[in-house]
Amino acid sequence: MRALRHLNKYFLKYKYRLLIGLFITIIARIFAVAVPKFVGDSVEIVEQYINHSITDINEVKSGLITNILLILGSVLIAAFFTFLMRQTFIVVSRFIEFDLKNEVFEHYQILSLNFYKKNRTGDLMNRISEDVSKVRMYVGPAIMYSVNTITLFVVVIGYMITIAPQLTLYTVAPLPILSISIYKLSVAIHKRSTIVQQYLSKLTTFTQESFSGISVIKAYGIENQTLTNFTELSNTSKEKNIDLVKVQALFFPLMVLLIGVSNLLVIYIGGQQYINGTIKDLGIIVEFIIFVNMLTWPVATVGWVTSIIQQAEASQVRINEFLRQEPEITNTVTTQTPITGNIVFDDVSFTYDDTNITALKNISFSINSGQTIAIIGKTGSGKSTILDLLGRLYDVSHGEIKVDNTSIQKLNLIDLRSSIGYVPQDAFLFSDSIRNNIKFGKTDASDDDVIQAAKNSAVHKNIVEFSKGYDTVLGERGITLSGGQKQRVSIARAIIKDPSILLFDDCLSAVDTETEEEILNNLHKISENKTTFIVSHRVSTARNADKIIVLDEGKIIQKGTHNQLLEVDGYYKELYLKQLSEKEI
Ligand SMILES: Nc1ncnc2c1ncn2[C@@H]1O[C@H](COP(=O)(O)OP(=O)(O)OP(=O)(O)O)[C@@H](O)[C@H]1O
Repeated sequence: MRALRHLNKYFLKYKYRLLIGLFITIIARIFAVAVPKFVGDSVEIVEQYINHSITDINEVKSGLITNILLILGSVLIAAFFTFLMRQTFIVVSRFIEFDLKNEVFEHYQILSLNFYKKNRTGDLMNRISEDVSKVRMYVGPAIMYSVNTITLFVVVIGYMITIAPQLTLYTVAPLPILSISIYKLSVAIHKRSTIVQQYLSKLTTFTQESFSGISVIKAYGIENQTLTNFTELSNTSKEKNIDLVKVQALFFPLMVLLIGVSNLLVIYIGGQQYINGTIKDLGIIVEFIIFVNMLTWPVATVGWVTSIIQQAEASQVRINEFLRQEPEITNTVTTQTPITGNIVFDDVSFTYDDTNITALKNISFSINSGQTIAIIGKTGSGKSTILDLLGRLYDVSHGEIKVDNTSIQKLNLIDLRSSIGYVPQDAFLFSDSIRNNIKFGKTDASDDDVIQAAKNSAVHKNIVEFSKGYDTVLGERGITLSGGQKQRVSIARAIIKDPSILLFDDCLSAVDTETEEEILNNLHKISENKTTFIVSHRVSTARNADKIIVLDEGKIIQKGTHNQLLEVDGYYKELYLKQLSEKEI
């Protein structure tokens, strides 16, 4: 129960609603308990008429009608309060589920990239959906049924003891057996349903991958193999489902059996006690039969609730494990630190702690606001890592990065990141309209701003050709943009932000050289007072930069302007000549 203490703050938040729920439950149970009493009274009246204690049939009739009306009234009131009971407890559980999901999501967002590399996306999603749902079962149904059971027990058993203590003892004796059996059954059901759930996830992942990769499957003609794999998986899933159904099928028969045993005990012991005079009237036996049936479900819920609490505890442990993770990169500066964009890398080295790859080794260079720096190098030479360090997605392992003469760690992280416009290597677009995808960079941008940004990134003409223009929806249910179009929408998103630092990570690789030139010309104008980093494999992208650095295996092997680098033999000149000859071909 220790992990579930995390939820106490939410119980405190909704304490008044919960107290009202408690009060309502007590009222609902009191009225529900009144029903057997009125039924018992009715039987007593009939019994008295048979014994000739009452001789007037009209007195019997009016007694019965009064009881029927009382039963009807009690049932209606109990039903109404039961409805209110669900409305309070279940609604509070939905509020707490909402709060907890938001808390987890908010925490996920502040965690560093390393966290996302160490944990699988499926796991992150499960904790925010599956696990939170299990915890909700504790804050909602489990608490509601517990309050219900306790109230019913106190009221019903208290009343039963006052009218027939010995019979009460015999009647309630089988109930703990019911409770324990249901608990054992719930645990078994939970175990098997977890396995079923795992197979369901496997099936979902398999089908999702098959559909996403349908073009590869068709191109390689492996439809039959894919079908065989699917059939195998779904067959095992079916078997696990049958295992689960077998245990579930025991639930109700077990309840009916134990209720039956209790009923038999009431009739047998109650009958004997009536015969030997311990019980004065038959109405008591009828009352007890109804009470036993009333108590069965709450008793069964004790076992069920215990299993719910155990599952919720396990889920909350998993949730807490993530909630207690501290972000590796935090904002320690609360004052504002406006950024102009003079950047210095001073002997920077960086090692990825998961792979132990030293991606950067003793990197030093500087760049002033308004200037453009191009980073060129073979694949895996550390180009993207430089950009990631600048956005403080990771902290340097050695050396220092200074922005406007201040160490990057001493800058307000929010100011730093909001002064950066980043275009990643793999353009990521959301399943939303093109307009919203561009406005993601600046949510309050006007339509004119969006169009201007799209024009500058040379994608406007493509967008207006779509029938819905800027309202065209992208993603699964919408249009699929070409690689080059995606890159340009992603560039528009960075430009519209009007940041002081622009980071372009090989984002012109999928556009033809003509469009590349158009974009670079536009960027030249836009980035007059900005610091621009352009990562590229192409000399054509880098040639006009104020500075070019060439990386190889994490080290700077060449530095200079285009003309300076052409004067010396080396990687840059070789690349230039190679790309020049490719162009001529
Ligand atoms: N997130 C990461 N976790 C662990 N290692 C990484 C990570 N990203 C990159 N690396 C490793 O660091 C090295 C440098 O990678 P980086 O992405 O910076 O190179 P790059 O020059 O941008 O390559 P490319 O031109 O292919 O994009 C590579 O060896 C890579 O495997």
